[in-house]
Amino acid sequence: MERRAQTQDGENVSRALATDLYQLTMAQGYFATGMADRASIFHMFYRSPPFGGRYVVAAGIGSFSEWLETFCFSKDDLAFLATLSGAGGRPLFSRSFLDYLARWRFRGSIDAIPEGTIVFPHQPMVRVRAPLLDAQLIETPLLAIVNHQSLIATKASRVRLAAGDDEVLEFGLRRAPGLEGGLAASRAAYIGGVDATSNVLAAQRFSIPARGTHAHSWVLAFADEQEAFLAYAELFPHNSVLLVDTYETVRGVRNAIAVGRRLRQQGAELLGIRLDSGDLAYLAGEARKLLDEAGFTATKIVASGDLDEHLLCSLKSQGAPIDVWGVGTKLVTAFDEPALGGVYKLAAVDDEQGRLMERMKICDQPEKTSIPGCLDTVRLKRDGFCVGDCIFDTLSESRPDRDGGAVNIISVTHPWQNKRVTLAGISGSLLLEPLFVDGQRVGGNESVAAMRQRTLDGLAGFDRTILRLLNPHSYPAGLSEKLYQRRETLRAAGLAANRHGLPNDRTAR
Ligand SMILES: Nc1ncnc2c1ncn2[C@@H]1O[C@H](COP(=O)(O)OP(=O)(O)OP(=O)(O)O)[C@@H](O)[C@H]1O
Ligand SMILES: O=P(O)(O)OC[C@H]1O[C@H](OP(=O)(O)OP(=O)(O)O)[C@H](O)[C@@H]1O
Ligand SMILES: O=C(O)c1cccnc1
Repeated sequence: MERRAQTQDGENVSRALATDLYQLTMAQGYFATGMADRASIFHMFYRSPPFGGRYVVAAGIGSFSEWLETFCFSKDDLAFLATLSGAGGRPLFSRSFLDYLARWRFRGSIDAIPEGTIVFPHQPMVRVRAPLLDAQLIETPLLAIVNHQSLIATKASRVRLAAGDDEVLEFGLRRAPGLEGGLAASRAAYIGGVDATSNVLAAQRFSIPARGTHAHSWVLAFADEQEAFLAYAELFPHNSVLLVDTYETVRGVRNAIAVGRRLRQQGAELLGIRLDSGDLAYLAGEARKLLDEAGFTATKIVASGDLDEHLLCSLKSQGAPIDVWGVGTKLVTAFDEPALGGVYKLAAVDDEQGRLMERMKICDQPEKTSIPGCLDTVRLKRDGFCVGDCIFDTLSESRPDRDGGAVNIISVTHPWQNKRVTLAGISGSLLLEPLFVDGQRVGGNESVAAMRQRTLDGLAGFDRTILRLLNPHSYPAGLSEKLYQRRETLRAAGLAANRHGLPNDRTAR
């Protein structure tokens, strides 16, 4: 099958070069040294949760899968690579390597955590088993897509937790990192739990509910506020949320009520008003009083203006009678923590004899010492509630929840902290699911609505102390005892071997 990414006009929109140059120079190195086809295992995981929280909501894997399905090098891509030169003006890439790339297609297998899954530090979010060259070539786009969307989905989940059952609308496109970034952010925010977006392209592309009110410019375009409200209400009698703060908010609410009365005469109801400035707690209280006194008890109060999860909590604790929250900039830019530091690490590779050799990066900082093997995580639940997560090596040990009467979960960074979970009454499930098998996509194509539901169900499955926005309690997530021991043995051997890669004699594949 020919794979090619095109716009509707037939323009080639190959994204094969959306990578770091070193991925291509390393790929040429693997090709030239005969290592390209060696079996390898990589894991994508993060080390430190964002926003002072304990968890991340996985997102972006479907978008990555779409990218990977069409990943190939076009004639234009290869012609450009042929123009690149290194020191002395010599071509960077050989003709034979570029010819190889022209025919190259991803051949590997990938397992991934379904989008909307709550994931803890060091747990494999994506596991790639592929020829070394193939696994290397997908690193940068995988990280770019999954890091970004997981970050935004996590931020959205925090806004969701702060909002409780109130509606949350994502208003961020105008402040997003470009149109593509905005599209990805709207997708991720919905997966993270917002109810709707103002981004119409995201609504079309992902079947997200589209919602909106009107801008200050609408009011300013008319001779006065009441005229503006009337015109809008006549156009959208069943969909009018009037922005009341252009001139003087309390007068704006009175004008909206007058228009609401006119709507009632036509059999329609004023849906809402929006507050976008001033003291939102005070003004929402005043607006609610005026609306209720006038008999508009069902008219909703929408608030917007630099909101985030902390302001939502504050406004709620002040008793602000706000029904709907419009959240833009701080959500789609992940304002207080602009990047998730997800990484992609080699965990095993074949040697010349075709024996799979574990590999681990060793570092003085325990959190930066990687975990070797072919990993998965088993999540342990009791009465539907998550009680612990255990990373284990699928090649050298059986599932920890199927082995003995208890699971000992050992912290990755503080091994003296461990939690013993007795298995009576426990049901365990593996977090990774197949995404690609031998180069063919087999998963990652469920609806974003299903992913969003997974986030909501997932959040409901953890103790609220773990999800708390400020100084949350820790959750028992770590390594199986066997994996911990194996990693310690390899680490000790690696230090003795002067921090080189760690060959061992394991031949399991
Ligand atoms: N009662 C409140 N408690 C805490 N924060 C509030 C409250 N009311 C409003 N805020 C927040 O305080 C900030 C107010 O900022 P600022 O005064 O600069 O803007 P504004 O009132 O929205 O006016 P403008 O849009 O004209 O700049 C916003 O982030 C808003 O969400
Ligand atoms: O504050 P955010 O969380 O980013 O939410 C989006 C903001 O975008 C709009 O303001 P803008 O001044 O761009 O346009 P407007 O004239 O319609 O208010 C809207 O009124 C919100 O304040
Ligand atoms: O529809 C709205 O009210 C809206 C949309 C984008 C940004 N701010 C507000």
